[in-house]
Amino acid sequence: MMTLLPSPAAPLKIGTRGSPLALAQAHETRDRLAAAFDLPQDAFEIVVIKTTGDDRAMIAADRPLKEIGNKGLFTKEIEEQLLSGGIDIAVHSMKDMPTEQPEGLVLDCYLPREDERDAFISPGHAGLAALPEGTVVGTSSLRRRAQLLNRRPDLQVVEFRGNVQTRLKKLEDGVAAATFLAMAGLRRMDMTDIPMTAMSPDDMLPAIAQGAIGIERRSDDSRTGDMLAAIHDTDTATRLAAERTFLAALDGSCETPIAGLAELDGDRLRLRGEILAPDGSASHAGELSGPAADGPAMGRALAEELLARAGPDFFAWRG
Ligand SMILES: NCc1[nH]cc(CCC(=O)O)c1CC(=O)O
Repeated sequence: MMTLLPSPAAPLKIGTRGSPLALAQAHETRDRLAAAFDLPQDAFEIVVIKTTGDDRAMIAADRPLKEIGNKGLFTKEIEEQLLSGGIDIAVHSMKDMPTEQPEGLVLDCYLPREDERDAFISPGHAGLAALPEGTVVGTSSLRRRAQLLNRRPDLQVVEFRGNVQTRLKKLEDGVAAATFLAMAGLRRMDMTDIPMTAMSPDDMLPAIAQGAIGIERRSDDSRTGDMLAAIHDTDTATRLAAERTFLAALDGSCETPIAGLAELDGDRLRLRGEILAPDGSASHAGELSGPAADGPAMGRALAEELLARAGPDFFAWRG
C-alpha cells in the first residue's frame, strides 16, 4: 500500500488553471490529500495549464463568453492533459463544469462546499436595494444579469469579465458602481475584507454547484480514485446530485440563466430552482423537499415543473 502513494520522486500531478482562485483551489486539494495521507507537500506537483478561455488575446474583453462558444472553453486543455497522462487529477469549480464528462474521465470527488451565496460588492452602496435608479452594475454572468434585471429593471448591466482581481480593479476604476462575485471565491482567496454583503438565496439564488470544488481523474486510475475517496465530502455530493440533475434536465449550461440550490437538514433535502429569460422579463421559480436520497428525482421533477410553467417558447432564444 505505502509504495502506491505519491512521493517527491514520483509526485501526484495536480492540473489547474493559473488564476489566483484556481491556484487556491489546487492548493486546498493538495493540502487535504497531504493531510489525509501524511505526505509532504512535494509529494504533489501543481501543473498550471493555459486554456483557450484564458487566452485573452483570442477573446475581446467586452464580448460575452456565450457568443464565443463557451463549451469546454476552460476545461478542454486540462482534460486533454488528464487523458494523455500529463496530469493525474484536475481541480475544477463545479459550477463551470458540464453535467457530463468526456469518455475515460470521472468527476465524482467533491471537497466540502464553501459558502454557496453570491456577494454584492460595491465601494459606495450598502446593498442591491440601496442602488439609485439607473445605476451601472457589472457582471459577466447571464444568470446574475437576468436575476438583477428581473428584480430591478431600472438598472444598467454592463459586461464585466476577467478574474476576480480584474473585476475588482474595474470597480475601483468606476466602470461600474457594483458587481457580484461568489462568496466562495472571495473566502478561498482570503479577500473578505473588501466592501461586500452576502446575498440571501431568497433574493438571488446562486448558480448550480456554486462554491463546490470537484476533482476529475481518469476512470481507469484506481490508485488515484482510492486516494480521492479519502477527501470526498458526501453531503456536498448529495446536494450536487440534486442540483446537477435539475440542470441536466433543463439541458442547461453554465451560460444559461438557471439558478438552483439544494440544502440538507439531516436526511431531508430542500431543492430550490429558477429559470429566467436572459433580459429578466420573465422568471419561474419553485422548490421541492424530500428525503435526501431522492435528490436526483427531485431535480428532474422540479425541472419538469418549471419547464411546464414556462411553456415551450421560453427557451426559443437558445436557437
Ligand atoms: N465562472 C467563474 C467562476 N467559477 C467559480 C467561481 C467562484 C467559486 C465558486 O463558485 O466555486 C467563479 C467566479 C465568481 O462567480 O465569482
